[in-house]
Amino acid sequence: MKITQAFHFEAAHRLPKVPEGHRCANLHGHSYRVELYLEGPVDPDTGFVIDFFDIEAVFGPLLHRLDHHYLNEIEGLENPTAELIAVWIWDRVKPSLPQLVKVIVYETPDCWAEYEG
Ligand SMILES: Nc1nc2c(c(=O)[nH]1)N=C([C@H](O)[C@H](O)COP(=O)(O)OP(=O)(O)OP(=O)(O)O)CN2
Ligand SMILES: [Zn+2]
Repeated sequence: MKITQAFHFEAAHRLPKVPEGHRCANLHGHSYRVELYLEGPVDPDTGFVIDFFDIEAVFGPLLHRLDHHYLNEIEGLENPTAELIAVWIWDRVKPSLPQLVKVIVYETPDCWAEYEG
């Protein structure tokens, strides 16, 4: 069984490694959406793969570090592309939620990065 939980955060960033003249080198912000995909058997007692509240308990502190922050100042996010934010989230969630199979980070509704470890 597959389950997904989505989260949102607002954050500022700039991309330090883009070529000269690229507009994303300038400080700007996004309304990010994060989707955490988990997969596993349904527990016959609870009916859950895992309680959504338990996912929230793991991701909540990370969300708190991201929301309304300047991403470039967060350790490990010095180059905060959607791809590297997805890896950053994966590395911090997977140890606590081994059922995690995919992280998607949407920078905008039209642009996103998917990471499966
Ligand atoms: N592969 C990637 N390419 C780009 C990334 C990224 O994370 N991975 N990021 C950016 C910038 O963050 C840029 O801000 C994204 O710009 P854009 O998609 O144009 O979003 P806007 O909010 O500026 O949308 P507009 O409606 O076009 O103004 C660039 N590339
Ligand atoms: Zn951006």
